[in-house]
Amino acid sequence: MITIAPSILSADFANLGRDVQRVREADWLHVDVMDGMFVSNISIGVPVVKSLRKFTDQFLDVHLMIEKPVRYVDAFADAGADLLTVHLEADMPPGIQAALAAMERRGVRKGIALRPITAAEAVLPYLDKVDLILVMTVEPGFGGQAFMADQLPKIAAIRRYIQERNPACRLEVDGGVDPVTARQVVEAGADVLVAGSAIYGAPDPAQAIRALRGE
Ligand SMILES: O=C(CO)[C@@H](O)[C@H](O)COP(=O)(O)O
Ligand SMILES: [Fe+2]
Repeated sequence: MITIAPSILSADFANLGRDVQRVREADWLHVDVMDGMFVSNISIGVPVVKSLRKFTDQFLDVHLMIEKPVRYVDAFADAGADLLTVHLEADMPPGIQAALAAMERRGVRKGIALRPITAAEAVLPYLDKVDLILVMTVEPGFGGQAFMADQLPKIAAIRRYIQERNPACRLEVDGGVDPVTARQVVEAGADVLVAGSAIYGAPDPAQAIRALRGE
C-alpha cells in the first residue's frame, strides 16, 4: 500500500487551509520544519502544526530539519504531530537516541531521516526502534529540486534491512518525487511518497495524488 504525503512547503501559506483542503484525499500531510541552522532555509514550526491539528484529521508527518531536535519533541507532541522525523545528522548519537526516547514517552511515532550523503548502514543502530525511515532524494532545505537518482540503491538497501529486521517500518522518500520518479522509488522499495511541487504545481492536486499512486 502506497501512502502519499503532500508537502505543504509548496502550498500558499496565505491560503493554507484552502491548500490543505485541496489534498484531503491524501491520508498524510507532510510538514517541513526548518530552523535556518540545520538547513539554510527557515519555514514553519509548532504553531502551524497546532493550527493544522484543529483543521484536519490527516496524519501529521512532521519532518524536523532542525539541530538538536530533542529540544522540541514535547512541543510538537503537544501541538498534535502524529509522527516526528529527526535527521541522523542533526545531533550526536546520544541526542538522537534521546529524541527517539522522548517520542516513545509521548506516544508519537518515530522517524529518522538521512541526507543524500549519509549511507544506508547509518540506520542500523536505530532500525528496531523506529516506525519510519526517510530517505532524502534532494539536499534538504527547499522544494522544487531535481530528484537524485543516485539514491535509488540506498532505498533498495534500506528496504532489505527493513525486511530483515523490522518489517512494519515504513520507508518514505522525499524530494523531486513526480509520477515518473515515484515509480522508480516504489520499485526500489519505498511505500510513503512525499511530494510538494508535483502536487501543488499541478492544475488538479487530487488528480496529481492519484497519478503518484499510479492510478
Ligand atoms: O523536505 C523537503 C525539502 O527539504 C521536502 O519535503 C520538499 O518540500 C519536497 O518538495 P518537492 O521536491 O516535492 O517539490
Ligand atoms: Fe520533507
